[in-house]
Amino acid sequence: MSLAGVALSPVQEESLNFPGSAISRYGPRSGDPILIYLSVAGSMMPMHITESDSIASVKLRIQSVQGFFVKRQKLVFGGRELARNNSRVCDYGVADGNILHLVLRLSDLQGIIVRTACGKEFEFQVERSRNVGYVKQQIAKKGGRLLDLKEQELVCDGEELEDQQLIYDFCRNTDAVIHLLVRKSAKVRAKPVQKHFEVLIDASDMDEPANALNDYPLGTLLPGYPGIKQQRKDFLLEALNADRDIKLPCVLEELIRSTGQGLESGNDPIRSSEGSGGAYLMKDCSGQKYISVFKPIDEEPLAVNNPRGLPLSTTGEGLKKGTRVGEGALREVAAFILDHPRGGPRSSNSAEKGFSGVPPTIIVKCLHRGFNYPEGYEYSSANIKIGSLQMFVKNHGSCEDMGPCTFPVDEVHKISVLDIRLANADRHAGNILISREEGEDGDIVLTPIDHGYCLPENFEDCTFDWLYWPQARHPYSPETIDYIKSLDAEQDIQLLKSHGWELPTECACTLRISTMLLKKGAEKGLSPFTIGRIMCRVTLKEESVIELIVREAQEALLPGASEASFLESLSMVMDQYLNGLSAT
Ligand SMILES: Nc1ncnc2c1ncn2[C@@H]1O[C@H](COP(=O)(O)OP(=O)(O)OP(=O)(O)O)[C@@H](O)[C@H]1O
Repeated sequence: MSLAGVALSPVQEESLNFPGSAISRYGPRSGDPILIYLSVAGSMMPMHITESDSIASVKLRIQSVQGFFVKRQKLVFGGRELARNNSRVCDYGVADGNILHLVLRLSDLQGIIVRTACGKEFEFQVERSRNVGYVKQQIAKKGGRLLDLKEQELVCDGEELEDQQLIYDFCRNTDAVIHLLVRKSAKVRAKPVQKHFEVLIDASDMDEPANALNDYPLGTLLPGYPGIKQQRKDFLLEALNADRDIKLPCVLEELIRSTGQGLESGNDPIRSSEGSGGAYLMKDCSGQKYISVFKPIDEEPLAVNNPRGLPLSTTGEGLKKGTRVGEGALREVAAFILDHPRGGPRSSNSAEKGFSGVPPTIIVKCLHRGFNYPEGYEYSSANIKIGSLQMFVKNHGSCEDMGPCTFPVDEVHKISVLDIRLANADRHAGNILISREEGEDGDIVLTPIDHGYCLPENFEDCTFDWLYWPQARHPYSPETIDYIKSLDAEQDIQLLKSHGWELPTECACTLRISTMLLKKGAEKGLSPFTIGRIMCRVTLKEESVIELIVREAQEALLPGASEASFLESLSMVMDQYLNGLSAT
């Protein structure tokens, strides 16, 4: 029986509560049993494992005991994410008595199925931070005049749901789906069906026009209805551009303006329940639409005001090797700046869509009581937060929620180009959003987000989830190869400098090396899989091919050799390695 199998069995789990018994009952397990503690949402849970258990098996055990799905777990120890599922806990230095931090990435979206009495079904995704009133509006919208807001009375688990109640409050299971069975009367009953809910709604008179006020979610400023919500000025939001003479591209100016209007209208930021740092969803002035995402640097993982309970970094290093706590916003913006459109780098006042589709991103200063202030909030300059503000992309979830087979090849390829080039250390499927072009039946569009761990100082933590998707085995198209040919690392370094970020030497070196690898690989007709694999370690301890190539190039140099000599040496060693590979 595999360790994973052992982990999933409740009987065996029981035995694990008594040190030593797991070994005697189930035969020898390599590695000594150890007792670790899981810190999650302020509580501490003891857990017996062996030091040679894989990260995957520990996560499976957490799933079986605590019910948190594996894909929603993020484990952190010693300031590092235990990201490699096939590595052993001891590879990460976890030992008896250690505390592991468990961050749960709950989905912001909840699937809801509405079923009418005549069997008609509507399906939609709703943000879990929305309230019941909003769900009713969605039902009314989908059902046209069939379902009037006033007639909808929702009851769940025997209790009537108030309009103000949040989806979170009555739907705690992240993967649960709410079924609404609609009937023609005002009475509604609901009963749990396994992990789903079945809600019966009886609605009588269907022909009443919708109540105008109910067309707006709670908390919306309604210009025509004074007194519902007062306008406020107790917030601040402005661009933090290095050079005030440079005019911001219109799209970024508009992003800041509309986000500011949303705050001014009293629509507070909503903290995303996904992600390991503070990420706030910002609404427009109607309160109906998310418009941007603000990620303050002091709320990054391991930063001083992290809202997910992660400890402070002791060394200043971020969750991924070769990154620094507090530099996430710079990296987010760098990814947008370097995501050149097909025609080459944007002019300073353009925000044309980039080849890989990184949403427009800018660094801003923002002050609002809705952010995380563990010491308490007051409206003062000391509480101003700096962070990245990124355009919100309407989506149907992330690539984590869906198998990769339906993703168009070019969509996967555009992400691979970005990740290889920027040596992204955090490309998990949850960081790629899925949308559809023009309506429900349009082509799938993938949008890369969360670039706070790109351009690291070294390649140690590079991981690309797309590596094992079938599209990664296809060679790049001639158009993509042309785009790759146009890339120029030196130009990119200068471009970032002109935007105020002088890349640290090591990060600039990473960009030069990875750009060189991408260009050479594409020229040789290699697939994203073959190129990407060169950059990723197979196990935690075993160096990746690119790390070996870099070392060999360095060893061939005389002490004190210049950067140019290093790049020359690197180019030769890389060629030697790539010549040994067959195309794709
Ligand atoms: N541009 C965007 N458009 C739409 N939703 C977004 C955007 N950026 C972030 N989000 C949402 O916010 C969530 C948290 O953001 P993000 O993943 O960037 O945070 P994080 O703390 O850096 O996460 P991670 O733990 O993956 O490193 C995402 O999972 C996504 O649901």
